[in-house]
Amino acid sequence: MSSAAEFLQLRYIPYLAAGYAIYFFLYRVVLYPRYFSPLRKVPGPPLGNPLLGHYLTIVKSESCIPQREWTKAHGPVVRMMGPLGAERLIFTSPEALHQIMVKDWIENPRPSFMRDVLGLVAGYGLLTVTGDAHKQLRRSMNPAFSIPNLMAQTDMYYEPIEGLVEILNTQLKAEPAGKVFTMYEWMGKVTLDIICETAFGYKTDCLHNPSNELAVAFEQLLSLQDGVNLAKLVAVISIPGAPRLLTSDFLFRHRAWVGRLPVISTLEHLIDSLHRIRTISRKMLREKTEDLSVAPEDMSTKKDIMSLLVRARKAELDADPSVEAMSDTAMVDQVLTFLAAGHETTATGLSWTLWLLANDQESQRRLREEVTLVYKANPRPDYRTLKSLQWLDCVVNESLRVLPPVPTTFRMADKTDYIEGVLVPKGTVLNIPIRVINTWRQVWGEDAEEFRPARWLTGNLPKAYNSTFSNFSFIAGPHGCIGKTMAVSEMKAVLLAMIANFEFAPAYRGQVAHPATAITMKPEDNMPLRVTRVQA
Ligand code: HEM
Repeated sequence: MSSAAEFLQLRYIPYLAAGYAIYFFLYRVVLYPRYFSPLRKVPGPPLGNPLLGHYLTIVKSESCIPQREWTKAHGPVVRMMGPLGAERLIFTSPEALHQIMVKDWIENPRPSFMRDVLGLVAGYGLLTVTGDAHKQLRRSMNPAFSIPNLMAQTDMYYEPIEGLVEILNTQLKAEPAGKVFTMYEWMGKVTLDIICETAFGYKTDCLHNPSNELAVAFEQLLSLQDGVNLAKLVAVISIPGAPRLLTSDFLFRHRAWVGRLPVISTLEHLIDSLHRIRTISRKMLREKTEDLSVAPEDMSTKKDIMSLLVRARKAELDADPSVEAMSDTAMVDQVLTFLAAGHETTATGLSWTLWLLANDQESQRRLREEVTLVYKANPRPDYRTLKSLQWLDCVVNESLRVLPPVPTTFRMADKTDYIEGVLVPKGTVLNIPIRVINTWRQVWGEDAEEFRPARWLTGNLPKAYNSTFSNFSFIAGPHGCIGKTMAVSEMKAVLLAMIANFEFAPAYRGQVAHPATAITMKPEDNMPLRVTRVQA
């Protein structure tokens, strides 16, 4: 080809690019969703801003409130719009949830933006793999979450819990009228101490040592959690290679540059905290592996998740040295997943439970009556005792129902298929709004959004209640939360000690809840509550 012809072709590139941009905007963004999409007849709110759809409404509102309004107005399947004409479907009925999350879970994996965000902050582990790789990984993790192992772990909760009781008691000694504590911070510290011990067998004691490296790194990471930062992060990691770059040593060394960039300067703190968390996790893994080589009999008494994984890997290699066992990096990722997935969720659940009890003094009084006798007999009740307390169970179920720590999740249709009578094209993002599902009026009645623990008492559950799909806080199916039983048991152990020792009330008149719109629905104001000592 002559150089003149080449020149002519190059000249057209900007025109072609501009033509494609105009086509894309006019057809994909404006015309397609309005006139051609097979989803155009699915009910939903007006399409909104063509560039951003309902994106801004969602990130700027309290988590799941727009979705709740839309499903109230349009029914259990709703079409909404993402940015640039991307259609999304909201599904809420048990039939649809069964198909998406249980029956066809492999055809409806987590979308890549969600896997990238979770992989970045919580490690490339159970939260990011799917299909056969997930089945295999989950099989190797299940023993760590078996009931016998959880029973053996329960005692590990109590040192941090007793530390917290002691700290609050000390600070309240000279305060007969009580004092305001930001309870989310304290719940974050106690659950971090507990998960570090149960996941790594590592004592952080960040309750007494607020400058603990891991605690500081997590605090920094969690302070970045809000809808706007999440939206920026999703945009950045959609650039190919960005997720790996963000955890690289190179970017860590040059993070100050990132801090100087407009709009995404907060990434500097993200890179910093992720690097610190990974470094500490690697150190803990190294110590575990050395432990294993020197004291095998001691290791068999260790019940933390990492010891179990290290032992399982060694057994696998001993049986067949040619086997491809999990690498150290993969192992760190697995444990990082438990640390991230198990710490903040439980802290958020506990904070909202205290908030709900602070606003329902009768339920709080009844809970105190139930737990005080148990606590006085033994301040370290075992797994079975925690499970047997009826009102405590009602309170935890109801709190997780009305204010679920993970308020929403997503899947992506990997093949074109009918879901609840709607032909869903391959590539459509499916939104599963957990908070909306949990407060569905057709199941829970007119007071569905209110905290009423008594609805969980035997015989009180509504006729339409479905034990798998009506309270969806831990979702269901092969990706259902592996830590569900552990989280519930841990929440009960913390609440029992809190309610037996302290009374909780709102911090000030007219206080309202501020649930954040992020991966977890943490209280944006860190949940100030007035705490007083229970009179003996
Ligand atoms: C109240 C506390 C908790 C809540 C509300 C919660 C909620 C959830 C939800 C909704 C999912 C599904 C996410 C999705 O696929 O979209 C999930 C998955 C997961 N959770 Fe939890 N979680 C809690 C505590 C824990 C704890 C304590 C651990 C571990 C120590 C844990 C570990 C995990 C893991 C590893 C997954 C991924 C499971 C898989 O895909 O196989 N979670 N959790």
